[in-house]
Amino acid sequence: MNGQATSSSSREDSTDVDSSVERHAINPLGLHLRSQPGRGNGVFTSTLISAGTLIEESPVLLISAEQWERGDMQKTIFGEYGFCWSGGGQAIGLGLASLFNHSPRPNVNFIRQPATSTIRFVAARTIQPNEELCICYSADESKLWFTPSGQAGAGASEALGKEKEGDGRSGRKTLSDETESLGQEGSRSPSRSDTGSLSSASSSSYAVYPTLPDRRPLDMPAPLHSGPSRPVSTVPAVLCPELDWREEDWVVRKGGTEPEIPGWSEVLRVKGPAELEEDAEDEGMLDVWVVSVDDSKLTRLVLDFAKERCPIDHRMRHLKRVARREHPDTGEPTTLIALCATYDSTLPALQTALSGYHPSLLDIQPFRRSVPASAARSAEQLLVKSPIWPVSYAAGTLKISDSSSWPIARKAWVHAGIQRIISIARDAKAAGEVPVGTFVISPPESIWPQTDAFIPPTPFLRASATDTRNTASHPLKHAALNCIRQIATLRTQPPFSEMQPTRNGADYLLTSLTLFITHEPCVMCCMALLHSRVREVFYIFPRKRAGGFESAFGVHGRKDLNHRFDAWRYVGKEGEVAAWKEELEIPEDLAL
Ligand SMILES: C[S@@+](CC[C@H](N)C(=O)[O-])C[C@H]1O[C@@H](n2cnc3c(N)ncnc32)[C@H](O)[C@@H]1O
Repeated sequence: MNGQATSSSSREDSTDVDSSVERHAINPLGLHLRSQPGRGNGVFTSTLISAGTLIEESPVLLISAEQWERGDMQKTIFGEYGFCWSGGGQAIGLGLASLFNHSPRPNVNFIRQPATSTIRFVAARTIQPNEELCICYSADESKLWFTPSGQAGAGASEALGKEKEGDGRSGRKTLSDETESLGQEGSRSPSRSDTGSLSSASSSSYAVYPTLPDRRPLDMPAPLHSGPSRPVSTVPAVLCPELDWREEDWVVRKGGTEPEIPGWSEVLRVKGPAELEEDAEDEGMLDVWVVSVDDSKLTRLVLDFAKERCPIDHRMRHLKRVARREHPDTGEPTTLIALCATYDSTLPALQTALSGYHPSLLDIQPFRRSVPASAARSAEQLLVKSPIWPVSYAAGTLKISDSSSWPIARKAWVHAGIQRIISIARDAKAAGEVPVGTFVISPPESIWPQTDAFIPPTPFLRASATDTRNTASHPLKHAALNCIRQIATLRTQPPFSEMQPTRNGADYLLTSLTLFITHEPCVMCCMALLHSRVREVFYIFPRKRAGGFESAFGVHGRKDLNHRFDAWRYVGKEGEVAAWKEELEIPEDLAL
């Protein structure tokens, strides 16, 4: 470093690394430097690094805001290497700290440690051999002073040149935009004023790693991030232990068989009303065999017959068995009983079954009737469908498993989450609480949806909670609300308050996080989860009356609310879940 202002391309030229030659390992993890055209040096690994590994704790040289300004340091090469530091100063990282290149989807997180004047670099996910280790300089790429390029292993290449979704900004400034606006042809310096900084003292200075800019997408509340002016929450919050799950244990070798997850069975996704309404538009009508009976004894017999011989399958589950309607021939009011769908039985077969069941059913003549093929998903639909045949009003309905095609690692991770909440709920019960357990966790990257729209969650963030309405004598201390509170508090405290969000919104409450909870949450908690921008919720015990997913509310998937998330019911092995249910029983109408 010669202290001269240097363009990224000239610095690249000045490096003494031959781009085709890998340097020898320079740290105990076997990391090495490699130079790439258009990016200069970067840090690479030749071995696999597990998520959570501490890559390096680098000491820093601190330069006060005043020294920085007075020395016009931003015009020197240091300008490309400084980390914003507390009090508006800058920190020059020693060791590898200064050599990590930028990626919008970093595989390394950095956590400033003002108490020790160091920065910790931690693997945000599993990093494969030969991948470049990258950090995110700024969630907003328009604030970069260089044009990102190359194949950053952390996924930079996918995002490069694309307009980012969800951050409310369009396009990036390129190097030439910047130089033009500054009138410094060939200079690397970006506009100084729009790089975030910790204090106004450094507002005119420039840093490689600006702190969170003060601009937020309009529809997103300001995060509960501590920031320099926000007090750290005094509510105690604990980072609970990691899940008992290791990605490496679930890697299936080519040609190998998948390991078994003891006790696993698929999970069912609860379709929300919006999705169901769309489905219902295609579903139309269903033909069923019905009989007309006006004698109460015969009615009883037919109902017994229906119960024993015509079990209701999932395509008829929304239909009431009995309807009081006009007889199609006489126009007189009569009692109609639905037996089965016409595709399930021919008319002669049904007649034989009826007469074989009881001699007094010999003369009963089933006839065909068209009824709604699905439940009502809204009050309007109820008004239209019920006069034809009484149907249930169900805003949320289970969809037979989407989880069968999941990679084994995701199933194992969900299974570990389920085991965790059972143990939390047991602790709650032992403490005399309503036995509900909940756990929120940042999912590992290998199980994220691989789309540009996905906002990467804050890594390693996790919390657990129980219901505390008894011990706190507070009717609103539901487990899910308590857990959201824990996350909010953790976000105000190091290391999370120090982490640079990889995208705008990533640091908002439960953005992109997964919540596990033993019992289907009540409508109030579902709304709180929705406001918190949770990504998905897994629960074990449905609560059809008091719950917010499977009930008429379908809070997680409504057209009239501004966030949707997935709700999954874990079915589990029959005996195991029944035993848990008994052990963790709560009154059906108690809100959770
Ligand atoms: C802190 S240094 C990183 C190490 C640097 N590559 C070197 O050789 O010393 C920051 C500089 O690296 C370059 N850089 C970092 N990330 C980049 C990326 N994604 N694409 C292109 N250049 C990048 C830019 O020139 C930037 O000013």
